[in-house]
Amino acid sequence: MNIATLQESMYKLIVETSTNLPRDVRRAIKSAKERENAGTRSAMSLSTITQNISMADDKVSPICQDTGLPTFKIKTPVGVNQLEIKEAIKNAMIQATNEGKMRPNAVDSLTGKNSGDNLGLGLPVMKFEQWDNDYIDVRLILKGGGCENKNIQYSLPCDLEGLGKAGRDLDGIRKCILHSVYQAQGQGCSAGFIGVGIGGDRSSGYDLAKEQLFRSADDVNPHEDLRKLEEYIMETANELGIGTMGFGGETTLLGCKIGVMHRIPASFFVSVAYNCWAFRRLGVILNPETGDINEWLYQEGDNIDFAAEAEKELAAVETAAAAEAAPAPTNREVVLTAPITEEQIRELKVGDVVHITGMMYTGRDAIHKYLTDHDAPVDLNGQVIYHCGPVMMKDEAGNWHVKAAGPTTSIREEPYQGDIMKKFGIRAVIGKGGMGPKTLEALKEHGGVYLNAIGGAAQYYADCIKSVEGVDLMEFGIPEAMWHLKVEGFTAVVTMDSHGNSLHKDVAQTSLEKLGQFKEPVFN
Ligand SMILES: O=C(O)C[C@H](O)C(=O)O
Ligand code: SF4
Repeated sequence: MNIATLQESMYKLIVETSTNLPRDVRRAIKSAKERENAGTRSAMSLSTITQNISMADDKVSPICQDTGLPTFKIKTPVGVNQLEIKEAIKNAMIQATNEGKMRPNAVDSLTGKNSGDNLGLGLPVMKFEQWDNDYIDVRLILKGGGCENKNIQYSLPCDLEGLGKAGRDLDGIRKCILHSVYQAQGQGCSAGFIGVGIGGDRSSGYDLAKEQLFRSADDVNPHEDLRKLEEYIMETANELGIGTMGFGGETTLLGCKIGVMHRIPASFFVSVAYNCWAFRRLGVILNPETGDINEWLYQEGDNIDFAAEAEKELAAVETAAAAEAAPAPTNREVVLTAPITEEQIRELKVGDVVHITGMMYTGRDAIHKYLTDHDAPVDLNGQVIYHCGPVMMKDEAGNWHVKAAGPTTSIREEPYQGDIMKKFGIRAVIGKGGMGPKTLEALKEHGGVYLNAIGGAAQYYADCIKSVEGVDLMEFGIPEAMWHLKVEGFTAVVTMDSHGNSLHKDVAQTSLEKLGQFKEPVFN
């Protein structure tokens, strides 16, 4: 095989997967968008998401800043040198990272050091298999951390919140799968896709679940019971009302694929792999002689160009507006510039749309831990913290540029957030998925607000960042450093206010009530 050609093919696969959402995923998002009622938070979030997908297309930049844990599945004919393929993938990964198509995402689990090039112990994951065909099949999934953290494994029998007893049968399995969607809420950037593995042991069960994510979103399960179950889950999960980003809405689940394997008598696992809407997985067929790409996979059906769709929508809205008066905006819109006063914060209520102009500072896991027992590198009084680990590139003059910068899951900072806000006088935090009771209490006491940005909309937010004014704590690595960002019109929704209101708390409660409606047996 020609090593240079092979490497180029792997580079193309990585870049395409990170920047160009597959056709089947686009179609699922489009139909979700059509189901939402105009003007709702979910509909607006889906518009941001589709705009983001188009921007990633145009700029050939990461759809989401979390380019995930790269997992390659490779099938080769007998006689192909797998070591060469490994080497080509590693080199292609370094190149894609250097060019800002991948975020440096490989972190030493013991020291916390980021390797900087996406290589590390066990990374990228590469799983080889031999087969009878005379071509090479390489598939790649870039599954981000926020949705990975929402994977869940059930051991039957068990008792499930809202659903009661789940036994060792098809109906017990049904309950586990429904529960898995409920427990993810908006934190894994809903609406999501789930891959389910029934049976196996703890590790093969999860492998089977992840394997389902390689199925095309609109295939039909050949196993009749599983086909029915997939169909039932799609209908029922979408009645939970969790909606895009957990804002409430008609679509909570975009796809459900279920696989089964045997188990041993004592174990009965149901494993669920949750994938966010930014479902990045592609594949190629390679010529084993040359290493060239012969064919791209997942290319069936229409390809949705969301930019063209947006133009059509705009034209329709303009015609409608001409025919009848345009509907009045339902949400209050507020412009904020840091430093923000307590008085300004106290005026904000859940549902308000906030546009931020001026400075904000990124801070995620490492920074929050650091700030508990250190001084802040900058004066954070009245400032805005953004839970974000961006993709950054340095130009030849030494200036940093933002390549992708959406929010990360905020709940991880729950143990620290309230104390840090009070200690430094921070007035607003921006993230996604919401935070818990400790933060809600601190917002009330101190006069703070939680703003929800749209998870995965990394290009959309990168566009609002006008300059990088500085960076601190680079020793934590690019995603974890504190970046000083100057923004213009950075839009987010108040989902937790200083009066004790939390949209996340409300949606969790109403979705639990709805989950309870599916308690009665369906499949026995
Ligand atoms: O690491 C990130 O930037 C985001 C992560 O995928 C998340 O969803 O929290
Ligand atoms: S931020 Fe959201 S869209 Fe991006 S990888 Fe995490 S879960 Fe997926």
